[in-house]
Amino acid sequence: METQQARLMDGTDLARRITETSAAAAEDIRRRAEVSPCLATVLVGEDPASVTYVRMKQARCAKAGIRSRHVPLPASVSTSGLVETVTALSEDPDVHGILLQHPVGAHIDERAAFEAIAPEKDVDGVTMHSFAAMGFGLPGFVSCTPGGIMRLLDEYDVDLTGKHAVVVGRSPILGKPVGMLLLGRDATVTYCHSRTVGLPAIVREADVLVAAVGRPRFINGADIKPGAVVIDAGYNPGNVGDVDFETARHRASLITPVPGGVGPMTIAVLLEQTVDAAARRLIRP
Ligand SMILES: Nc1nc(=O)c2c([nH]1)NC[C@@H]1CN(c3ccc(C(=O)N[C@@H](CCC(=O)O)C(=O)O)cc3)C=[N+]21
Repeated sequence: METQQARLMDGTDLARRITETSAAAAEDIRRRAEVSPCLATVLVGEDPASVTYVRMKQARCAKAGIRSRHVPLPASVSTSGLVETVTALSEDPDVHGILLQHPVGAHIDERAAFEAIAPEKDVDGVTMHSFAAMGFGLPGFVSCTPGGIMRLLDEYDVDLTGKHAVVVGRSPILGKPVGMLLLGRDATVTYCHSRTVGLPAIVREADVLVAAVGRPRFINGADIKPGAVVIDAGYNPGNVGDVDFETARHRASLITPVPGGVGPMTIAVLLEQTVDAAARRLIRP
């Protein structure tokens, strides 16, 4: 067992600095154009975790001088009802960004609901438009958690070129896009997931590991390659990550804590892209 202690990747501090910059940019937009950047938050149902996340996003908006407009919908809302609501926000000139909190309930076609977000308001990076732009390496809004992860890697000067990055998880707004962003930075990417056969052996080869399966302590610390960079994007009940942190920290060189790692970065990127969406509207209304 290695006795080194990994350096912690402080997402709270970096998110605070990014949000300070966003607050200044929001203030600038208000002064120059008398327009207040506004994020609409759409929440279907009252799942306690989702309620908490959306409140955190609104609170962080308020701190940055970004207005938020909350749109709560009953859990029973239909796909067409939700699409109608999101479409109205897409057409509302006072709204610059739209966040539709995932998940929306199994009876709803979530993809159809996401696609009702106008591309220029997709500050959460969840539409096909944003995904394709990211895939082609074109400018556009990135999915917030993957975007936050890349910012953290850059902040800690993690060299990705030629490195083996292993992504555990393949969800459309986290695992899949983060692998594509890493590939875009010349990493060699392996995707794994909950049903991968022989996962530990693959994890042991990772120079950079991104855990995004949504299963508490799914990644065994003993499988971390000594010196690896470990990004824990898991958000499980009770603020437990997808990585067995206490073991992993003795093998990794850099590791994100949970809480205080990836989570705050997700929100920082959401706010930054909201201000960016408002600024772009000024240039090209
Ligand atoms: N359309 C959509 N976009 C999302 O970005 C999205 C989503 N749906 N659905 C749910 C997940 C989850 N998510 C988190 C955001 C912040 C923290 C966060 O800041 N967590 C704190 C701790 C929170 C606490 O103290 O309870 C931390 O890690 O330090 C966690 C999780 C965004 N998500």
